[in-house]
Amino acid sequence: MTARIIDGKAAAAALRADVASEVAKFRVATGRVPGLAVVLVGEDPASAVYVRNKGKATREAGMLSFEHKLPAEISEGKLVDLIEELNTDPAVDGILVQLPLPGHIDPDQVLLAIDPDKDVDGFHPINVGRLATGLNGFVPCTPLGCLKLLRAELGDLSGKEAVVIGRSNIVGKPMAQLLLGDSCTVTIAHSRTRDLPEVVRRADIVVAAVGRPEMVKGDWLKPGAAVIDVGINRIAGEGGNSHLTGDVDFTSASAVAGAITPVPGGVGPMTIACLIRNTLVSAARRDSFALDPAL
Ligand SMILES: Nc1nc(=O)c2c([nH]1)NC[C@@H]1CN(c3ccc(C(=O)N[C@@H](CCC(=O)O)C(=O)O)cc3)C=[N+]21
Ligand SMILES: [Mg+2]
Repeated sequence: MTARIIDGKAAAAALRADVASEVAKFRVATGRVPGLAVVLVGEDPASAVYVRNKGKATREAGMLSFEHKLPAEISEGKLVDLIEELNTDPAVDGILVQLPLPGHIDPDQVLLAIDPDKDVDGFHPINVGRLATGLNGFVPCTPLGCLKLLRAELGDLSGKEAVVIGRSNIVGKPMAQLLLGDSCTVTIAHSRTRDLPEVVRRADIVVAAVGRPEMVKGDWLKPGAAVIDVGINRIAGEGGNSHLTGDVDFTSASAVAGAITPVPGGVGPMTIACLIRNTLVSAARRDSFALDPAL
């Protein structure tokens, strides 16, 4: 078998176009423009690229992007002060603090400072609790993007065996909650799981989010399984070059899977599309604007 390649770039472009058309309606109905504030602390070059791409996507959807670049030495208190300003700024619908933060800043304290109703990353404990209990909140962008790709590929997920590899707060745990919400039978596997290949072999859906380059092999998969590769591992090559690889060994996996996301061009672009989607959702809630529920 040769797997269907799930084109995350195309899916993300389609979602971004849907967001842009809803933004246009929102602007007419409310007379205002949704806004996303992105806070970047320090000079990490990879983070700077992500933040630039988020700003570009925000503007392309017809929304305002407020970018706050702060020096790496900024104190936790000063960062919290900025967040509190953004919480009360009526032009700001979404707040994202780019992670990771410098070591002297406690990310938990920073996330707690964000108004949960502007927390478009869905990392605030209030939104974690809302997701776990089925209340409306914000769902983290990467797992939301994965869910959208899976629904588009498979249709109804009800009753499917899903194995999520990785238990991070950002991907693994919310991914498991979302799959449970779609009535999958969900297993969360991690570094202490015994006989991981055997656990993965029962899955109709595999989501790999461990940060270990090419760990998941084709002979771990049930033939026809849908494989979502969340890994973004930058591998240094010769002459200062580098390339990206996922957590799945694409060559062997694509010979067994039914469908698989590539890296790059899979989950990554959907993460950004879901961020602007969440920002529009926030603006719509704040102004009681009825959004297309399919978004
Ligand atoms: N508060 C916060 N929220 C985040 O959502 C967040 C964050 N911090 N910190 C860093 C991670 C990483 N992340 C990515 C977004 C897009 C791509 C993406 O578009 N990737 C492209 C390739 C990009 C490249 O070439 O490097 C792709 O997979 O095709 C990747 C990774 C969001 N993150
Ligand atoms: Mg994880």
